[in-house]
Amino acid sequence: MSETITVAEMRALERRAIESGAVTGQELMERAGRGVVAAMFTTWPDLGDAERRAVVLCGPGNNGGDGFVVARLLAARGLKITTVLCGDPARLPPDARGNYDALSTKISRFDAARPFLDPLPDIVIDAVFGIGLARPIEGPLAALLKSLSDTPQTLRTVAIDIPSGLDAETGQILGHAMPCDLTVTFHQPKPGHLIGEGPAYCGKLVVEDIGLHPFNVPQICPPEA
Ligand SMILES: NC(=O)C1=CN([C@@H]2O[C@H](COP(=O)(O)OP(=O)(O)OC[C@H]3O[C@@H](n4cnc5c(N)ncnc54)[C@H](O)[C@@H]3O)[C@@H](O)[C@H]2O)[C@@H](O)CC1
Ligand SMILES: [K+]
Repeated sequence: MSETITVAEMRALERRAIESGAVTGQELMERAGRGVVAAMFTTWPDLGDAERRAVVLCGPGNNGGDGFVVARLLAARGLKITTVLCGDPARLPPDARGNYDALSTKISRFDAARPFLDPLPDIVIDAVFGIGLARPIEGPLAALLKSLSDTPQTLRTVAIDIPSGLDAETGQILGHAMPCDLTVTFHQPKPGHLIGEGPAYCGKLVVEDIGLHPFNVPQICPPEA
């Protein structure tokens, strides 16, 4: 497993790549979504069988944006998709908003009634929070993650970038998190994938390359003024 990269280093790397003009945030998000879908089909080749149903839970940030990309790509491969936005569309960051708008299928708004889990789908994709988790998850979202943690083993669970509620630096759970069968992260693992509760909650960890390696140059600190 390649060495880890901190959240701050990952954000700086993405920023360098985007500022170089070589890639846009939108393209990085598309590559992330493609990587998640590829890892899902490698893990479960039967996903392409008829009548597979997936629920994609999308949060208010760019992790949710990855979720919209995954929802679109899975629908194109014949899965029956229910996409749920746990947040306000008007507050989505630009890259995520672009993919929200591009998603032709209906997007449900999250409410505690959770009609989308009855009947239980074949797979749930957790795109609620990624490396932007800033505080313990509380309220209806925590209740949702908890109820998903109590579902029968038959339900397949996938985390985009990191299981929501797992701190990407410390591997501690902030509030609640859903243990996942598969976690697909980007470029390099974050420390929280490998320490604390990380291994137990991530399940099988796949690291997808989204084309950032050329920008992974150590930053020479400017000489002390
Ligand atoms: N261009 C990019 O920046 C890329 C970002 N990517 C994805 O973007 C993610 C990072 O996106 P963001 O920085 O938007 O962060 P997140 O999408 O992880 O979440 C940030 C949002 O969640 C809210 N939030 C944080 N903790 C909360 C809590 N406990 N309760 C309620 N709301 C909470 C924040 O206010 C913010 O609106 C990555 O994990 C990855 O999945 C990838 O698509 C790669 C490219
Ligand atoms: K997530």
